[in-house]
Amino acid sequence: MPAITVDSLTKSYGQTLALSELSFEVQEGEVFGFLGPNGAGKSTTINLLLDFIRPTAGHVEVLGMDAQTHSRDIRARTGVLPEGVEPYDRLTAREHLEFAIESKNTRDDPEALLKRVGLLDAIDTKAGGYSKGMSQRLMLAMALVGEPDLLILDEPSTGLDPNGAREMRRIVTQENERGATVFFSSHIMEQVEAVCDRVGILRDGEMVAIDSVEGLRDSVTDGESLRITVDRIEDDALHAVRSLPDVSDAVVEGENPPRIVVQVDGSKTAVLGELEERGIEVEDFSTTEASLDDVFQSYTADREVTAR
Ligand SMILES: Nc1ncnc2c1ncn2[C@@H]1O[C@H](COP(=O)(O)OP(=O)(O)OP(=O)(O)O)[C@@H](O)[C@H]1O
Repeated sequence: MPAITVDSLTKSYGQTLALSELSFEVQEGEVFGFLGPNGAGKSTTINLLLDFIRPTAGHVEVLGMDAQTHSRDIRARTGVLPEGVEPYDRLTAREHLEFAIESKNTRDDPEALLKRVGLLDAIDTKAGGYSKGMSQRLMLAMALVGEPDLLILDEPSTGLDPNGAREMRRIVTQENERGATVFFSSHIMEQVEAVCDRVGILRDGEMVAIDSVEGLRDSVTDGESLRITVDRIEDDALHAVRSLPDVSDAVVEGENPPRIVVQVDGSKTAVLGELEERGIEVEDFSTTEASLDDVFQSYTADREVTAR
């Protein structure tokens, strides 16, 4: 049974179309990464799953129940780490946990939960003095209360240093091994690589790709990515490179120094030749297997790049 079914979901905020006929499913037991750049519609989708907002059109089911008519039952079985929600300044971590445990009517031990997220030292400290990372750890501990069937984590790595992000991923894996379905959003591809069974990439309110990490990589390129440092970048040259027969994509990666990343399945010399013919100097180049960032970029980057 799917843990989440989103069917032709549309959400407008006045003139802004945040989601446009979005459809996808997340299966029970999956770790699903929901990726997209800022403003793509990730938080809007999560808010619709939890019935915090209502859709303009379309239908959502969570854990086999209608998101609107059964929101209480859904929330009782779901652990949520919302984006941008701060803890209460005057309450300690223990008090936050006690509140969550009482709301969910469970018998969890606040100390055990805070130990899991690495916040045991601050158990009796008021949250007003917490760093961003500490707040995020506390919110994660609250989401874990009651061994939820579904975890919905909105940008869970926000404010965490690389160690903290790694610990968060470890907890996601542990929860999944316990049997929980995990749905988490991120705008950072590498956050999802290690833990996700499947990834959906959202852009401007539409799902532009949905597949395993490997499948996404393959869809972007059968070959390699060629990173070329040049003396300058011109739109015409970029378009010409994209039009080459073995090239599936070419995007600008940096401006200082100017760098182009080309997905190429075949002759790399044709790419370099095309640039040089246009008087663009190739200062350096290297080849690598497509990184996940390349994959993400190719699905989300604006193709109309302004030349300098
Ligand atoms: N309450 C609101 N009123 C008006 N527009 C909104 C509202 N909430 C979101 N939007 C708009 O809807 C679109 C999608 O926003 P959303 O917050 O869902 O994106 P996101 O992918 O979660 O982005 P981020 O990574 O920045 O959180 C954006 O254009 C945003 O400006």
